[in-house]
Amino acid sequence: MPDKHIKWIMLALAAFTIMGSYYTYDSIAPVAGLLRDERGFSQSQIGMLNAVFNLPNIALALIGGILIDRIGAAKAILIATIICTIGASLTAVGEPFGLMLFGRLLFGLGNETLYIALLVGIAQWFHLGGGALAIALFFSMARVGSYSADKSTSWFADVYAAGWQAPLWLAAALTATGVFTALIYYLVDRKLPHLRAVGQKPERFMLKQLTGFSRSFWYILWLNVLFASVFFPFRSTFSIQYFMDVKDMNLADAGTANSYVFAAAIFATPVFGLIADRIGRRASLLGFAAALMPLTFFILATTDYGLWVTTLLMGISFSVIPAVIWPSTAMLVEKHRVGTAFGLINMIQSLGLAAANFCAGYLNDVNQAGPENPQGYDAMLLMFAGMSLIAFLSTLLLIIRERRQPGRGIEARFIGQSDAAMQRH
Ligand SMILES: NCCCC[C@H](N)C(=O)NCC(=O)O
Repeated sequence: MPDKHIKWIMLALAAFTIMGSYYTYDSIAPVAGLLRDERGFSQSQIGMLNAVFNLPNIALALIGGILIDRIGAAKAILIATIICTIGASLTAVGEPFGLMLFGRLLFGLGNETLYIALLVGIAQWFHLGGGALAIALFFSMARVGSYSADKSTSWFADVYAAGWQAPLWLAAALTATGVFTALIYYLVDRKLPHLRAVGQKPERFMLKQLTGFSRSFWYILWLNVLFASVFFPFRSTFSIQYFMDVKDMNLADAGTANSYVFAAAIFATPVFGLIADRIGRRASLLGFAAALMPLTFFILATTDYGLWVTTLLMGISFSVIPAVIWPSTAMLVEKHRVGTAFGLINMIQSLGLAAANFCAGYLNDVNQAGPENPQGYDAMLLMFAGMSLIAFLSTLLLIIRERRQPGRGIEARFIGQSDAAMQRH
């Protein structure tokens, strides 16, 4: 096979690996009802199963990123898929509850490292161009995983009919397929290292490594953290309940309305990745997509427009930002620090996700949000709108800075051509 095709095989392997793990991340919500009915779980026990996913990564995502730079993305991917599979299996064993929690914690640990290592791997294989399209296609498969988990109750109705445990074993099995794809990825990566970018091996880790990033990197980091801390807590935790209480929908319709954002992202994300690769203007694309988020919450809080309007706006934002932001980040740092950079972002993002989930729930509780009091959700919407507005301001600063250095920074031709590297050469 011609060398230039190998990177697409690597991308396919990475995409299949992430799909199973995103399915498993989203596998708790569909079994929540069964866990409540068959095992008497409270809402907070169910919530905890997702909370423990983020908590360890506040400390460990950065360590994972540094480790990736030291041992290489391919080896980290393989190790992480094994950890994910053990975690998903312990979750499926599920009894006692402590073991189930430990399984989710282990799965969260492996999953975040896996996610970062796969992104680093793609950035390395597509270092000569096409990175945005490649990462966008990768995210499409991740969305297939999320969408499939949402739809699994109807696709695999007989599995759900067997009780709470069978769907979790299905998730564990899908995660395990990732070990197989990761092993092939590892073997090919080891055989053809000359085809991907290999940065110099990092010396001993020093805190200084976290300080040499350009200002554009920090603007992009805040956009990434704030966007994720608004999008996932709203769409993955509160939106279904919000749609039912405020928009008068039943559970099935609210779930379907929510899944449209993920379904749309499957197809729209690669389109925006292609646009970013072809026309560049990444900062402007990010600015445009970030502007849609506060607008979405403003419309939700103050108008009676059909839900399709905000679904469309958020769907565009959710398709543009992931497709553009990760390859852009890789443009801004030197090759051998991409793992550390992604780890740093995911560490702060985990903190943001945990805090935003907690604060939104707290605001809904103190304002007694519910079907009797739909205005009780306004504080949560205001919080999400405020956070998305700060994210948008961060993109404005990014646009201003990038306009001052055309062809460099975020618009550098090849991945890993950071400001620091450019100045040296
Ligand atoms: N799967 C929900 C949490 C994902 C956190 C992850 N670190 C991330 O940034 N994902 C980006 C995405 O667009 O999926």
